Amino acid sequence: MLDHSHHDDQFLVVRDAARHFGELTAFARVNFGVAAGNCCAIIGDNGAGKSTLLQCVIGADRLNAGSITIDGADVDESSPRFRATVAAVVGDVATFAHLTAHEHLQLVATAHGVPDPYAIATATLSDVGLAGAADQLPVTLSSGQRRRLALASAFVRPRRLLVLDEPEQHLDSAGRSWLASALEQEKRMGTAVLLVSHDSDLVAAVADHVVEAGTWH
Ligand SMILES: Nc1ncnc2c1ncn2[C@@H]1O[C@H](COP(=O)(O)OP(=O)(O)OP(=O)(O)O)[C@@H](O)[C@H]1O
Repeated sequence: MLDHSHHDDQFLVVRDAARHFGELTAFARVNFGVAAGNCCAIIGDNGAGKSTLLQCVIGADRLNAGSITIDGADVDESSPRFRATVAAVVGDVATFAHLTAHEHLQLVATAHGVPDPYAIATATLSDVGLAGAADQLPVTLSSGQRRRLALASAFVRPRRLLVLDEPEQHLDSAGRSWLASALEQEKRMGTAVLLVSHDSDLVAAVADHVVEAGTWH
């Protein structure tokens, strides 16, 4: 595995990270970094520990050894600074049954203190190809449309690190092209992107470096 962690300019730094579940090692001796404006893709087999690592990066799980720092600070999901820095789409994103797609995005934008939540919700729905579904409730969306809404919820937040677990899931080919261009745009804005993906086209299109999960054990 390439080791990028020795650079001082890394926004996200993972050092000697390990996570065990009893006898099972999800990953160990993981070292890498992601600089602002760069995308790191983690690839590897099912069960190789990729999602578990992302959970540790976003503070939903904890390492048994090693460290993860974001902009020089330890992971702390309860700190306002962390909330304003890290936007993640991992696993199934929870939705409120009674809120429309547009209202969901307004809610997220409002929660993060974004100016003009109504306007950013409208613009982002259009960006993700959901303008026509703005007034629909989550239950009436297709799985691909739900995935687009989940991604949109990350794009209405302030963020300097974007963490995505298999964002290509459920997307059609137009959706995957949109995703690749959206991630390119994120990089241009200076966001560091950490991506787990099984889509080699997406990885080839957007990743500046690739971490191979299979080499962790
Ligand atoms: N909470 C947990 N308790 C026990 N074992 C767990 C837990 N979470 C994950 N594991 C185990 O850790 C290993 C890594 O799982 P993980 O979901 O991180 O893999 P992955 O690389 O994301 O796989 P996939 O490509 O299928 O999404 C698996 O063997 C899994 O069973």
